[in-house]
Order: sequence, then C-alpha cells, then structure tokens
Amino acid sequence: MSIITDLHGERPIVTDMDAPDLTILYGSQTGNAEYLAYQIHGASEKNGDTVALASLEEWLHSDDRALRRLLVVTSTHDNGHMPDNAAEFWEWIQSLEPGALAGMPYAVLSIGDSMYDDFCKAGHDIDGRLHELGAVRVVEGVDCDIDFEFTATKWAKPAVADLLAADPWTADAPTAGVEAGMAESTGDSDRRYLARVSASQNLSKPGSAKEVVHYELTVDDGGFAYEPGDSISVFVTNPPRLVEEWIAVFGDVDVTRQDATRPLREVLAAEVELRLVHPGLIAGLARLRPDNRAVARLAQMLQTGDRDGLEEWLWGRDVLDVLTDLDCRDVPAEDVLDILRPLQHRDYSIASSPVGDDGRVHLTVNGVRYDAGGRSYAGAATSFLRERAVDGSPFEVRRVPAHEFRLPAADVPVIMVGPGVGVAPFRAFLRHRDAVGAGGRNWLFFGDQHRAYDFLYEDEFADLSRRGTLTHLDLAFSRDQADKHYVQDEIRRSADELRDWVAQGGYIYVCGDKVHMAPDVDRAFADILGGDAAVDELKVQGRYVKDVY
Ligand SMILES: Cc1cc2nc3c(=O)[nH]c(=O)nc-3n(C[C@H](O)[C@H](O)[C@H](O)COP(=O)(O)O)c2cc1C
Repeated sequence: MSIITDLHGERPIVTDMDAPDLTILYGSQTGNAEYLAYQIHGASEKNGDTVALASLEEWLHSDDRALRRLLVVTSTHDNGHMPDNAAEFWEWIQSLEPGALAGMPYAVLSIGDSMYDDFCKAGHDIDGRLHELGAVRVVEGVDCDIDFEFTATKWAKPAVADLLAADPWTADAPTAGVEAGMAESTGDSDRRYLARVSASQNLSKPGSAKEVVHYELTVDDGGFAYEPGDSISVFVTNPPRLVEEWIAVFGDVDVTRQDATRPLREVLAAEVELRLVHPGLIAGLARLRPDNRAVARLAQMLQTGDRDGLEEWLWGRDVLDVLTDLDCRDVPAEDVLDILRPLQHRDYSIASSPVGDDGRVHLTVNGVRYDAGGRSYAGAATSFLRERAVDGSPFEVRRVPAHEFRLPAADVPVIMVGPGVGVAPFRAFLRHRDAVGAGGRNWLFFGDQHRAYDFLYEDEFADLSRRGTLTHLDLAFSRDQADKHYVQDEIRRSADELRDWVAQGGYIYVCGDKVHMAPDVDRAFADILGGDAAVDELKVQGRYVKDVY
C-alpha cells in the first residue's frame, strides 16, 4: 500500500499496490516544491513504472513505508530551516543508526533562493544525512534558484531514469524513532484558525506611489497564540471579478478533479493560482498543445534555460493573459486546472504585540494594483483583505513561528533595520517591549520614498520616542532630495555609536527587500563592524538576523 496525495497535499489517496518503483517525497512550505514533485510524478509514471508521491511528513506517518528508490524534492525556509512538513522526517533520519539505509538508491532536488546565505540548506542537509546512513546517491543533487523550473526540468528527466535503472532496495525502512520525531514536533504547527478583519487604515497618504494598509485581525477560535517575530499565513481566495473573467471564457460548467465533480467557479475561487504565472505553465501547455508554435517557442526557452527571454514574455501577464495570448482558450477547463499551481497562501510579518494588543493580530500590507491592456489587476491578497474588511466575513489563517527572528533578553540593546513594510515586525518588537516594560535600548532605521506620504506609523513612533522606548529613530527618505539616500547611508553615518551598541551585546535585525536593501545593509554593517568575518560571527551567535523577501 502506498500513499499518493492530491495536488494540494491535503487528501492522501491510499492505493493498493506493491512497493512503488520510485517514491517521490516533498518538503514544501508555500507549494513550489510540492508543485514540482507533482510535475515530476506526472512525467515519471508515463513509462509504466509505479511512482508514489507524498509529503515527507505524510510518508513518515503512513502505515507502509516500503522504499525501493527515493527522490526527495524540498525547499528551504526561514533562513536555513526545513519546511514544516519536512521537519519530522529530518528529526527521524537524524535519529537513525549508521547504515540504517545502506544501499537505498536516492537523489535530492533542492529549491531555494540564492539571495539567502543558507541557499538550499534543507536539501543539502537531507542529502548529506541520507548519504551518512549508507543510502546510495545515484545522481548528484541539484540546487534550483527562484526560477527553479529551468534547472529542475533539465535535471529531473535523466535523474528519474537513472534512479529507476538502479537496483531496488529490498529492506524495509526502519520504524525506530518515528514516534520520537513526532514527539518533538509542535503538533499544532499546521492548525488553521478563523480570523476576521476588525479594523483597517490606509498608511500611505494621498500622493504616495504605494498603497500600504494596516489591518487588525481578530482570531475567532481560542488557543491562537503568537510571539513577536512570528508571521501569519492568510489563506486567500481569488478575486471574484477575476473568477468571472475565467467563467466568461470557460463557461459556468462543472469539472471533475480527483473523482469529485464540482462547479468550476468553486475550484477557480479557492484552489488554483490565477495571478502568479509560473514557467511550468508553459511546459504544461506544450504537452497539451504540441502543435501550437507560439507555445513551442516559449517551451524551447524553458528547455534551453533562456530565463530572461521567458521572464520578459511572462512579465505583467496573469494566467488568463497567457492562455489568451497563446491562443489556448479552447483547452478544456479540466486540462488547464491540471497545469495550474495550487493557490498560494500569503505570509505577513505580525506587526502587533501578543501582550499589548488584546490578542489582535496587526498586519502591514503592501497593495498590488495596476491597469494594463484593458484589464485591471489586483494582487490576490490586496483584494481579498479589502473585501474582508468591508464584509467582515471570516477566513483562515495559520501562525508561522519564527526560528531566530526573536527578541533577546529584555535588557539587551536591539538595532532594527526595516524600511517600507519591513518595519512590521519591528513595530511588534517595540510595542512588545513597551508593553512589558523591557529596559533594553531600541534603535530603528526606517526609510521609504517620501516623508510626506510614506512615513508608516509616524505618530506611533513619535509617541514611542517620547516614552523613551524608541531610543533612536533614524530616517532615510530616498526621494526627498536630489541624491538618493537610504538606510545603509544612515547606518554608515552612525558607525561609532552602532559599534558601541554591538560591543555591548546588541542584536541586529534586518527585514524587507532582499534584492537591493538587504545586501546593501549587509555591506554597510560589514564595513563599519570590521568586515564580513565580524558579521558572520554575529550571525553564528544569532545576533544578526534577517527576515527578507
Ligand atoms: C521566509 C522565507 C525564508 C527563506 N529562507 C530560505 C533560505 O534560507 N535558503 C533558501 O535557499 N531559500 C529560502 N527561501 C526561499 C524558498 O526556499 C523558495 O521561495 C522556495 O521556492 C519555496 O518553495 P516552497 O513553496 O516549496 O516552500 C525562503 C523563503 C521565505 C519566504
């Protein structure tokens, strides 16, 4: 008996069959690795081999864990950590005796983001540990960056063929330690709660290029708890207007997925990603429409690794645009649904204090909204939260606990760099330290485009400064003067005093844009603190922590 899950990993489908020829197990936080595993699974079964698919966690808890050959597909999360549904598997393989998996053929596909210091670390950790346990690495693992589909597509086909050609493992996976792994897990890390928007307020003022909104959520169920530094996942649905655009094309029909027949409208609203286009959509269309030359031209870019060309073409288009512009609106709805990714939840840093804010959860949300080519686009979360703020209807959320992004002891100085909506967790830190009367000093670096329109939480920070909680507030508004001025310039300007704070045990936190801001801020701290080695040493001590996206 083997476990196969549906695309969302939510409904394990248990099938009666002997041990599968290949078992594909994924660790995935936001659905990318899961999607990839699902695609590889679909392509692998074509040759008559039996291939099982499950999350690492589901497999660990299944009744029959027979393995013949193993392919692990995993992302890395929260600065070098396992995705939640890989954590117990990781605990388990760490608890096994040397040689426990001797001779088992395996390969690991890792996805991550090379902007992080711990690029693909979870995949490397699993790969290294399987090797230590005696498993046989049939194919060198591969590291895939944010455009993972390019690298993964090239790697997966020959890798699966090599794995299937390897002699199967005939022993049973050891059962020891599974319960220990379970005991260590938090148990409720996946629990979803119902929340409502109880208040909202525009933070960007008229004239701003941005649309930042402060939301306050009340969580209906008891038992929801969080700590400063945590984030929250909001399980959004797609905007009704967008769903209607799809219905106008595909009709108000019923569709059958995983043996259940439901209205297409329902599936479009809640289950599939309609906003964010992924390159795998092109690979899927190429399979469905082998004679379509426009699709073939783009699929060729995917195969040859021309990521710039493909990304340029995809830029600004949503999924419906892609189907329209590639003349694929006549593909049957069920086939289109099969090549869409599961609807992604949206994660936000919590901006409130569990002590000072009556159990409410505050979010600082950057809106996405624009018009192009006669269509209006709005980010799924932007319209979702706005609608919920108007009608008060409940929706699901899940706590995402921070690993290192935590306040130190109450008397330790804290340096926070959070321009734009990166300020959210620092508002939480400051409100928390204020509420509990922590004595440690607090220094915030904040910046954005214009002071007049973009100074988020200006009054609150002024108040926290007056009360003495906010010891220093350094501001960098980039477009208020001829020369651009950023938080890293403010950091350099205060080099001497920052060195003192760090010498006195201070912690540094950076939150926000990972592409430009975080590397520039890293450079500035390395320059003022004595080079990269000094920053690395702080990282090792957990005193230089980033939450960047
Ligand atoms: C909060 C956060 C932390 C992350 N940390 C890392 C990291 O330390 N190393 C890395 O390679 N990728 C990191 N990533 C990038 C993810 O691995 C990448 O987005 C991946 O595609 C997610 O796959 P998933 O949806 O299957 O979880 C991080 C992403 C987020 C949102």
